[in-house]
Amino acid sequence: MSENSNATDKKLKQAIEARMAVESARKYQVDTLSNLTSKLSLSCKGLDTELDNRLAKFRNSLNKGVGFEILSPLIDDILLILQNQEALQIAHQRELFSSVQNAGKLLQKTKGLPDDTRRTLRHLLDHDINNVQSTHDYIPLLNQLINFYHHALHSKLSSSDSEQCAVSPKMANKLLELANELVLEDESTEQIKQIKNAITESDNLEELLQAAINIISVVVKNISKERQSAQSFLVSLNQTLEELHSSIVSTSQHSKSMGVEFDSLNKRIEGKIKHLNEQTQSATSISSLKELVDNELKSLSQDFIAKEQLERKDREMLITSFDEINERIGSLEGKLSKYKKRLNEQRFKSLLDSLTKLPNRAAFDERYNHEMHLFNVQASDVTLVVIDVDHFKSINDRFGHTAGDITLQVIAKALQKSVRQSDFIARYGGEEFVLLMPGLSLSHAAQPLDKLRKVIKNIPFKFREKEIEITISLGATQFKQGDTPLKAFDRADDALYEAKNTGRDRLCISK
Ligand SMILES: Nc1nc2c(ncn2[C@@H]2O[C@H](COP(=O)(O)OP(=O)(O)OP(=O)(O)O)[C@@H](O)[C@H]2O)c(=O)[nH]1
Repeated sequence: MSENSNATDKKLKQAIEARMAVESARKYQVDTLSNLTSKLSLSCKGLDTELDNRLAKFRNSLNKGVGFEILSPLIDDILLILQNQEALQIAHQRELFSSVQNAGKLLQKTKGLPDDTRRTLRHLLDHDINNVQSTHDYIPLLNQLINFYHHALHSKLSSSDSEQCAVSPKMANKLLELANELVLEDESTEQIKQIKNAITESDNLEELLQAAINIISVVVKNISKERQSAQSFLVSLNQTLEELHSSIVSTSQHSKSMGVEFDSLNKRIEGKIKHLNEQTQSATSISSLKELVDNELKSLSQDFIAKEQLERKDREMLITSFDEINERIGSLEGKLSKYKKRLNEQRFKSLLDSLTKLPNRAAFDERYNHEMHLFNVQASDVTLVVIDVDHFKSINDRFGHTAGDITLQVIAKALQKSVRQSDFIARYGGEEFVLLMPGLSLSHAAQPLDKLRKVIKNIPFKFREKEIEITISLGATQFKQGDTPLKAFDRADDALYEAKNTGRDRLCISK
């Protein structure tokens, strides 16, 4: 009996110890969870007063170790408030997105922002802002934006004293770009060259304004000359058309009157044959028949001779009229093809950059859109490269605008010579060039592009007896599914920006 009781005691003791171990493990887990929940609830503090109150109550209850039946309604309340909070957060995030975007766009329009800042800002608005996942992610963006505002404010403040000097270079560049785009007749080229020199040397607004007026007057003169020449072409075209018209009218009148004459002659011949027929029926003797036939045949043969003469005359007249009409049509065609040639020449000139003789931006845009269209119809490898001469401003500043112009011409020639026949290189504006490489993937383009960079670097430039090394930076990308012309160009431009920012004289790639 006592043996049995000992065994039961032992079992009971073991059961109590096991139960205590389970309870202490459970207590430890509940404490850890309570601790975590308290910490988490504290991290939400300040979002919403109602939520704060509920969470405080929840923390208290947890600390007191109350049962789940008391915690459960509290948890439901908290979950409901948190759900509302989530919707509120999403709305806030949306508002934040549009206000950051608006602030950035406004800043982009600000004058006097340094180029680097403008590029970073564009990157922020085009890329960084789209990668934001939560409100917290906005904090570094907002910091950056505030920095940009500082820059803008600083350049505005520092320029307010010398407003004229700060505005002029920007306007001068714009005016210079416009002057570069002008494609005019030979005699105006010299005038434009002089105006361009004046723009480079000008250091005040008044001179720039004068240069702008001069450009306008050259353009107006060219337009009125063009209009006069078009008018005189139309007048002479009209004259030739009138002559042609009157030739055709007189030919048709002549044919009509000839037709009447032929009709009457034919009728006469017909009548005579009919008469001869009747007479032969009623002839009484061979001799009288012979005499009758002789007479009628004589008269008929005169009519046939007359008909033949009439036909010859008609033929000659027609040949003369046709010759005349042909001549007039020939002259019309001559005038038209001359005008067409002139228009073609003008179109060719308008797509050519007058300084470097490379295709200009308009020509590039046309080709670029075409290549993008082909790519969208049937995808193939097309590499796009934006090339920019490094520190080009310093060439102008140190050696003058003419030296700058010659540099651009030499670089353009070297670029043209170094690319494949199937590539398309154009001057995009200023010291920027663009290159399209159809049929070449980015990975295959990298090596020839780097070779191109070295070709320019190795050109032995010499100004005022000084040897100068000029380098270029390149940004390249490849057309991708879903690209628009702007998207692909932005990618290449971003790569160029990277090349500029990481030391220049290099090729950067944006995949
Ligand atoms: N000679 C000459 N200069 C030009 C022509 N078009 C633009 N420019 C000049 O090119 C210069 C471009 O300067 P920036 O945009 O500051 O660039 P950069 O000096 O090349 O510097 P990075 O691009 O940053 O390496 C400006 O000074 C323009 O006046 C042109 O047809 N002829």
